[in-house]
Amino acid sequence: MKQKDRIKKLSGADGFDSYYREIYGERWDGLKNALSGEADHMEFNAGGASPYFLDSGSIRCAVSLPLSGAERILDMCAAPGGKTIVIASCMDVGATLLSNERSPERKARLVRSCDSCLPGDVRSRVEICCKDGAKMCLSKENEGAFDRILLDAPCSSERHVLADPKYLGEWSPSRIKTLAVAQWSLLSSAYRMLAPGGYLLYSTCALAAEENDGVVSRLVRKFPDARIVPPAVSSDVSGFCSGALPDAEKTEFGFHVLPDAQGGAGPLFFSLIYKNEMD
Ligand SMILES: C[S@@+](CC[C@H](N)C(=O)[O-])C[C@H]1O[C@@H](n2cnc3c(N)ncnc32)[C@H](O)[C@@H]1O
Repeated sequence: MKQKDRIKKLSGADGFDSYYREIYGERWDGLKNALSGEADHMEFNAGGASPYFLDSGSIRCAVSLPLSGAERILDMCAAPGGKTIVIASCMDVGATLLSNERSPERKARLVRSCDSCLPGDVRSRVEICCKDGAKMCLSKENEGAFDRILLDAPCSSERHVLADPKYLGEWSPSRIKTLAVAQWSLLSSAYRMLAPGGYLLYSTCALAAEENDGVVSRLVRKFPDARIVPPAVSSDVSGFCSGALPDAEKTEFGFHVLPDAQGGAGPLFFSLIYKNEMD
């Protein structure tokens, strides 16, 4: 069969199903069921006027960025703001956070989230900007400027695809390839902005390995000073939310919270990358 026909055959709801069944095998039916069910939303109370509700897998991911000792933190794709709120709540008193979002409409939402959920003393240390993250590394002043970076990249978000018949009907594996290219531009830009001795957390809510391990493996091949390190739960969030955070399964380069095994939490992939200091 010609490549074009094979891709066409793989498109839409049937294509989506066979694509992920090939990756997850017998696990797929349970995983698909869990993705179509309730997410595990947690209330995160940062001490502002309103709490923020987010997937417990997102909290698990954000607390995997080691914040102790960090001074300049970047959240590169930050709207609507869940992980920014977790990071801002956990960062050291002397630290500042730059939260970036490319879309002006979504940036406005990010501003509203921070204004309503963060207490004033924390909010004053969060700056919000509206730039293309893939191009941020081109500014001289950003080169090696951040000692911690979260890149929560735009991704396939299969939970949302499954929830919307229009998206499901339009699904095609070429979308994964297009997203992986965009994710690579963002990740390589993030790495250039990371200071030696700094940590970069790459995350997505995608199931497809091409958008997860695939993008991280490319980074490790391209930059010899990049090292994958096991992410610990680095911040105690028990003062902000109640309930246990979900566990994550090991993948080749990171960890994956999967909803069939974690009471609906996730999907959330994350990988922690350390930039070696120069000799
Ligand atoms: C997965 S969402 C981020 C969710 C957010 N971290 C949170 O926890 O609430 C990805 C975001 O990246 C934004 N985005 C997409 N391409 C971007 C780019 N090139 N530069 C900056 N932001 C981008 C999207 O508009 C979207 O808001």
